[in-house]
Amino acid sequence: MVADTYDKPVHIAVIGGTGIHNLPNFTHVATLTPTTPWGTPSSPISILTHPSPTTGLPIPIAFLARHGLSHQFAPHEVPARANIAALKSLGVRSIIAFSAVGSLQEGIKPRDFVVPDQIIDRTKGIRPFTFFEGGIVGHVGFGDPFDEGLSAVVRKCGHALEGEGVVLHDKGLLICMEGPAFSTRAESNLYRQWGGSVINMSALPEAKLAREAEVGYVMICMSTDYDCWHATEEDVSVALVMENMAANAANAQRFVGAVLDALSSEEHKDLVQAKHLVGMGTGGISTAKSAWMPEVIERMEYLFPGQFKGK
Ligand SMILES: CSC[C@H]1O[C@H](OP(=O)(O)O)[C@H](O)[C@@H]1O
Ligand SMILES: Nc1ncnc2[nH]cnc12
Repeated sequence: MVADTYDKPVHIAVIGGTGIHNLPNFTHVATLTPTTPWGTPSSPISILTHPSPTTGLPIPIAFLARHGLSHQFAPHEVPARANIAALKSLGVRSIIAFSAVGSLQEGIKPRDFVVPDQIIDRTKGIRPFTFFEGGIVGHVGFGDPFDEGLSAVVRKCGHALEGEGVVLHDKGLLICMEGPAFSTRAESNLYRQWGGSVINMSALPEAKLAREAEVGYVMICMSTDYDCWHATEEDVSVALVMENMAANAANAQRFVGAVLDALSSEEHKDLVQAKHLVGMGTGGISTAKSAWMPEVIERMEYLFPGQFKGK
């Protein structure tokens, strides 16, 4: 019987993208449906457990399907603020996000994995993209958009699976475009000139919102196609994305599982709890306390418990 509440904090979350709708080797203990000041998340949040590699005790993981359980949210419709806020409210401090991406480089072959270290925002400003608005102004640093500590753990796990079917590129420039139509050939070639490695439609505003909420965020990208720039390879299509995703799903699941195992060890406790990000979001708030309206306090308190009410 799966519960509808879970009373312990959950520090790690996986946001599953196209083709990753669950983590089959984990024990499903609860399904939660939180509501946030920014609405409801794109899917119920599953709490899954797996044994800690160091203590053997069950470690909980939160799993959220980015596009919904039936893939009903287009990239520009994903309620990213509700997703990040809901995860944070459960105690989540580290997010492992998964994404199907197009490759912009010959050397990044379909089914290869990439852990990007940089991103260029090509969304068009139509997605709600910040928690800091409507009476509260805040600016966070985003020079390194992906959490370096989490990325190091992910890279190590990926390399450990090399030879077992996983090919991993340690770094990459991710272009996050506005969809839902794929790029034109001219755009694809422009992104290649910019030095782009891979392209998706989902990393933003997700990564920015995680930073504002003081949550560590890393993205594991799996290449599914060569977008539309390649002279001899097939142009991207949903069928091609799904075909490569399905063909490599077992590797993707093993990769994510290995990362969760590694992050569940005592060694990574501080990293997972994002101690290094404490104050990153709240420290960038420029609005005077005397001007905080009650509804602003309510919203901020949801995101940063104990830091706004009565302060
Ligand atoms: C189905 S192809 C385009 C779609 O795939 C990627 O989704 P996700 O990042 O959630 O894996 C890409 O970003 C687009 O949303
Ligand atoms: N070529 C592509 N462009 C944007 N998002 C993608 N997701 C998978 N392939 C993609």
